[in-house]
Amino acid sequence: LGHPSCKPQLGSPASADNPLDFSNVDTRLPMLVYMSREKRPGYNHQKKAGAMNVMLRVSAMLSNAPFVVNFDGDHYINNSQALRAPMCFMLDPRDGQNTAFVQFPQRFDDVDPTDRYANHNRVFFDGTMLSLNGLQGPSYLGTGTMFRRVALYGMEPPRYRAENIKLAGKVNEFGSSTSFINSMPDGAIQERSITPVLVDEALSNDLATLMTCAYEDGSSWGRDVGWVYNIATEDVVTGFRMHRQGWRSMYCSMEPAAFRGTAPINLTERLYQVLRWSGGSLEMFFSHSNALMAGRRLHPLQRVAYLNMSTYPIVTVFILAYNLFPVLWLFSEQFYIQRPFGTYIMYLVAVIAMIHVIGMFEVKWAGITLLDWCRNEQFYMIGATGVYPTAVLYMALKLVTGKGIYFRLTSKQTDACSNDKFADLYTVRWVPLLLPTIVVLVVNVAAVGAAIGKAAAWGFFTDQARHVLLGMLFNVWILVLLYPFALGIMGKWGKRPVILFVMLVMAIGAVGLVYVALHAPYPADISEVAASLGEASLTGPSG
Ligand SMILES: O=c1ccn([C@@H]2O[C@H](COP(=O)(O)OP(=O)(O)O[C@H]3O[C@H](CO)[C@@H](O)[C@H](O)[C@H]3O)[C@@H](O)[C@H]2O)c(=O)[nH]1
Ligand SMILES: [Mn+2]
Repeated sequence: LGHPSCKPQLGSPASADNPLDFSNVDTRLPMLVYMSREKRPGYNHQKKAGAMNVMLRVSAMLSNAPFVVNFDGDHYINNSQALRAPMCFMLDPRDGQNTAFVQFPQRFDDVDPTDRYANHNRVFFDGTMLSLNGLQGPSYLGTGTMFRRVALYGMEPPRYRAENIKLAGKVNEFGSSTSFINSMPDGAIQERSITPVLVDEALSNDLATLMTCAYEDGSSWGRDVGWVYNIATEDVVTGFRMHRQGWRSMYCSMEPAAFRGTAPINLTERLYQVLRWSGGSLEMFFSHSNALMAGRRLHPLQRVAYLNMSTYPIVTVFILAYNLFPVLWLFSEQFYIQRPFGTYIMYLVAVIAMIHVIGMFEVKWAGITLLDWCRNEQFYMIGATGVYPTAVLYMALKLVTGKGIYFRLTSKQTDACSNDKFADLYTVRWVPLLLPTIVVLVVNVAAVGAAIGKAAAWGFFTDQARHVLLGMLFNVWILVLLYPFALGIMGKWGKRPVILFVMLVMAIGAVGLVYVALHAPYPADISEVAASLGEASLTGPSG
């Protein structure tokens, strides 16, 4: 291809067939460069982070634009203003200079209408990320992001930078290409006009060198420079490095959405995606990117936010225990509600109500629907029962054996092979990851059956029966939260939720009957049972 001239090429004026006037518009295509970086056995290609770092270096030799937009291979630009809007934040005279990146929310196409697996993640994007704007800004989410180039180079924000960028002694940090290092000061000047470069042999050679695996040997790429390596979620840590240096970021949301992409609507794929994120979060906690080790430039509450982002899978071990708790009272005559029942329930209801009232306000402020919020609650419980404990297990293994986690790419919807747009939603791929949640489902269905059986055995209007049935509410609540999961593992049958309800009623009835058959006390024993119940040390749920 011949190189385009630097002279603008104006389009044709409006005519009968073409009502648009292009006589004042430069119609040359912007420069488009396709790259294939070197991959070599013995070198970890570092997936997306490796690809981004090569692009960062190569683009420095081509346009060296001070701002860089990044979006995933499965995302696209959906709004022609998407590149202009973040510039308002970058060039803002108030704190634009210190803004390292502008993050858009992720929006998705072809998610099923009721968003069964919370793919839209609206609470996270429109609630959590937006609210971080009040601190140091949202975390970097991997796609739909505009960066300031020098922030990616690991430079300090102007607020903390004594003078202009010093390059002496930086050779080891950035690799050996002098042309790349010489390009760096220009990459910081945001008013610079960009002229197309002439790709001659010398430049081609430079570019080829910058794309090799060996280029990064002994440099800081992948740690203090560029996207961060050796972690399943390079995005959060890369953003974290900037925040800890004192940069801020900005959340930017627009209608129609600036960027859109695809999301996995298959249950197994979705769980694997969440496994990668939660595994990556834990890896972050046990790495040099631990938020506790960041310096004073990290806002105190931002530090708390990052700590939460990197430890949440650990917390859910307790939730799993809570969900399995009914096992205790399936096999023993213990209640699992603390007595005095009334006072305990009162505190519990008050605390839960407060959490949910706050949730409602946040949902309202964020402008999202109640359904988004319900899906968020449900998917949290689904993740908490199977995925997060698995992530914790992986992390423990990694700490002991030193072997990293292998994470697969999120596989994309395969709508082409079916008339049904949401075919993926009804495909079940059985994997061990589904097991813990299935066990929780079974235990809680059985607990509901046993509760009804116990109540029936004692007579429905006794005090004991009342306690047992109230205790059952906890099991029912877990079942409500796991409802999307139950539909998911039913595959095609999940298209008719009625079947699930019939099966549920049958299972509960069966357990109830079995309980009554096995445990129905003889009339003479009733007083004895009641007495022992009165003494039983009563246990409470821990969740
Ligand atoms: O070897 C690889 C693997 C991935 N990619 C890119 O990385 C993107 C993200 O991978 P994907 O499988 O789509 O994962 P998702 O779970 O959809 O991605 C989310 O989570 C990732 C972190 O786990 C972030 O990097 C992404 O930006 C974010 O959208 C892909 O679209 C590709 O563009 C590469 O360039 N090379
Ligand atoms: Mn993706």
